[in-house]
Amino acid sequence: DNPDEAEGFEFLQTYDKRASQECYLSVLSNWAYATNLTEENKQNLLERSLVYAEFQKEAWKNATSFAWKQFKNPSTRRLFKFLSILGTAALPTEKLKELNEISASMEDTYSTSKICPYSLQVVITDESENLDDDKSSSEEENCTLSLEPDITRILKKSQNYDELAYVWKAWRDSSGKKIRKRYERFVELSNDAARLNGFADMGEMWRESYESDTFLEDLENLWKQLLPLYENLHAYVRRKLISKYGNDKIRPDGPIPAHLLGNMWAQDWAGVQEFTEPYPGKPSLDVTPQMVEQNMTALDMFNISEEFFSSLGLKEMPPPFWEHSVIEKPTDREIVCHASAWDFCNGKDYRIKQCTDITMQDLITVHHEMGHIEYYLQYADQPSLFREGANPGFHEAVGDVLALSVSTPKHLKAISLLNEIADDPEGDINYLYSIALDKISFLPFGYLMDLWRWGIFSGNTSVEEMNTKWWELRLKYQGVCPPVKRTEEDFDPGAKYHIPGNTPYIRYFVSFVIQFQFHKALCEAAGHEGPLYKCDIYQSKEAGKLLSQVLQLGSSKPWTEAMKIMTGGKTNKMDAAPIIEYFDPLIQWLKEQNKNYTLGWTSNDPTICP
Ligand SMILES: O=C(CCC(O)(O)[C@H](Cc1ccccc1)NC(=O)c1ccccc1)N[C@@H](Cc1c[nH]c2ccccc12)C(=O)O
Ligand SMILES: [Zn+2]
Repeated sequence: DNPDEAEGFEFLQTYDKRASQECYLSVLSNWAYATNLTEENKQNLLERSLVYAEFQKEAWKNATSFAWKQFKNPSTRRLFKFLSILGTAALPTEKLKELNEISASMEDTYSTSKICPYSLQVVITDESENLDDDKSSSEEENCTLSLEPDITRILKKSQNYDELAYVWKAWRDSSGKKIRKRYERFVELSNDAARLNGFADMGEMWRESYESDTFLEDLENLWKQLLPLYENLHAYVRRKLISKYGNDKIRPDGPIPAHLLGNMWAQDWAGVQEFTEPYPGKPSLDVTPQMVEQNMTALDMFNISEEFFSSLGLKEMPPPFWEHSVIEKPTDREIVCHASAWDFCNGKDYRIKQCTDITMQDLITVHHEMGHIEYYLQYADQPSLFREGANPGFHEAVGDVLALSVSTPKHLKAISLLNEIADDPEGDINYLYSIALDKISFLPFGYLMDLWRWGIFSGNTSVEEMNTKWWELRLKYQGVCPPVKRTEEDFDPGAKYHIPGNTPYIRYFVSFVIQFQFHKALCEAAGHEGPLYKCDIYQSKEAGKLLSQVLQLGSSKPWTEAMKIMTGGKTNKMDAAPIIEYFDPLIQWLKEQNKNYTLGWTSNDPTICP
């Protein structure tokens, strides 16, 4: 074969060693900042990022000097294909510096945002009535509520309409509103980088990861199939909320006020399970009280999760993981609390950073994060350019697949987090309902986040109408509305981590669909018989073997091939049939409950609840 290819292969070997070293240094400085948000750590990160960009630019120049498209070896060709996309390092140094500076500062603003307690809010209002305008300094001192765990707990626990509306608005004033101008500049610089890489805009560059020219229509088709499930859940929950908050607050054919769903972004509705579940009086499926009663610690939660992975014959967490991970919110410094899983590119050092709260929801998140680490461990022997998910949705799905088994009443009982199981049709409906509040409620949010962002990057949405467009999409797809009037002074997308964090989001919509394809395939491998929602793959070495076969590939093959392996040749596509099969008993029950009621919602002003 042509000498170029042999040289190209040599080049890749040298590149791989250097890339792992440079990656280690870059990730380490990123970690130092994320786990201690000081000015010094920010400057170190910004400097290290420029060094890393220089290395990438050098490698890109060398790689593009090869005629790699003619290479015969598919793997070598694929490695060069990945190397040929330089990313933001293609920007001239000054612009890259500005982009990284804006990025670090938006992350800082979001992660250190605090709000005042509602009680204090009421006091302040009283004081202003008697025109006493010198607010005592104590007010500022008490405004120390963070998103995690304080505000998250309030949104789950409070059922006071006005307190929830206050917290909902205060968070947006202190996070999103503050970064609007920076985000507008961030979009310009991101698009400059995308165009330097030959893409029309950054949205197109992000979608490249799915290696599919039918990706957008595939997503639309999935949403069309899943909309009936969502509409039925929405109609039922709306009715329950009307009976709780009154029909002067929520219209029977209108959107649901976004602050009443137990989550800051109404992205999952687990927070309202207690008072909306179909058959009250059954043993609660939210095992948070048992976790607290057993004095469970964050470390216990991580050990429970690791034990599930090893029960399948998958890899355990290596010693550096337990040594360096940050699994509890520190009390002496500011950190980025939003959970994440880190690969330090040296085949040894892997870490999770999570401000773990002792709740069932956080036990699920622990599995989610550990799923990322398991994927890292499984593809560790691949070349560095193949040490990615088959597509980003695959990376998000790993932990969630195991969590589907962990959440079953049977499994929760096995790990003595549940003392009794309601093993009857009503108990099953309650269980499916609790999983639907996590998974079905999430689908429109998982879809609209990047519909909005792709619109901004492409210019279809102008910067003057960013917030209006956001609430149009929130109404159209989610059927929720803002309890407080929104204007273009606000920037509500910026109140969700992934916007200042610049993390693509469609990966989660993809994950929530394919994780049920994976669950179905692994349950079959485990020899499960009976309904899919009752399956627990715990201790199945056959399921672990199949999962490992797929994860080891990393991104060395297109994700369609990985999907074919996972499903035993059944399909190479994203398929909504397994998620629909999983929830079928609940959907039939909801349709029955909703048969005399309106499905769907209308509103003539997306910027305020009707
Ligand atoms: O953001 C997360 C979990 C955090 C993460 O593990 O996905 C993390 C996000 C992140 C990406 C990049 C930098 C910093 C944080 N992603 C990773 O750690 C990660 C690891 C390997 C590859 C790619 C990403 N979940 C999303 C989606 C979601 C909502 N509810 C859920 C329940 C279970 C699982 C996911 C979700 C959210 O909270 O809105
Ligand atoms: Zn994730």
